[in-house]
Amino acid sequence: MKTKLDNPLLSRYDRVILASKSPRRLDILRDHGVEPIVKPGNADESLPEGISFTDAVTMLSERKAMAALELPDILVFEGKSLLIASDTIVYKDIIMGKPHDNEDAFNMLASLRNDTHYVATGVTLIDIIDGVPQIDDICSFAEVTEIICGNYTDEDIWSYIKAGEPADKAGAYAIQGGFRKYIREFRGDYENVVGLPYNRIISELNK
Ligand SMILES: Cc1cn([C@H]2C[C@H](O)[C@@H](COP(=O)(O)OP(=O)(O)OP(=O)(O)O)O2)c(=O)[nH]c1=O
Repeated sequence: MKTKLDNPLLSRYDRVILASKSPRRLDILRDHGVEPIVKPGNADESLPEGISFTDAVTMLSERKAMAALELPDILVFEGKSLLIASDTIVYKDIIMGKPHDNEDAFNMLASLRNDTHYVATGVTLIDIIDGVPQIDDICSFAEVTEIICGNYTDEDIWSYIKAGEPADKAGAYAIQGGFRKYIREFRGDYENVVGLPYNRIISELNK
């Protein structure tokens, strides 16, 4: 029988706080046996001109973590908590977040066709001990997965958009959903594409 001690997060922390409203991130933690408390903050997601895609996701994950620390009651806890915040973007020539509308989604998906692009997820981890965030000990990183898309027609794109999946996904697609059939190959961590590189989080905590 598996116990709390077998889980690298639950053996170290009394609670895990997920600073995200993404159901995918929650599912990934649950798949690994972690039931976090969910506390999304309200972070500014604008980016400075010319920033690299890896710096962008790292910066946004830090902002999301800091915004969550502002939430009422988040620090009211005796024991050790781990706060996890993250941000995912798609990069091919430009940084692609979530599409603003259907036309934006179409342009993103058309630009990814038959070519290689990158998905980066930035993660910020903050220990909170007896209500005190260990700000001098923050861990932030970006994990990158390479994706090679196959061919698809404009009609394929429109029917995918009409099915409703692109709206809340970076790059306007979900590898875990209907877009999987258009992905020829990926190199790197799959969960990173879905929004949370769990294995990298564990290896960073082990350092
Ligand atoms: C590329 C890709 C992204 N995504 C999702 C993961 C993220 O939820 C979303 C990118 O948006 P984010 O801004 O990273 O996150 P979010 O707004 O969903 O949640 P929060 O800011 O509260 O943490 O795209 C997939 O689900 N599948 C994919 O294949």
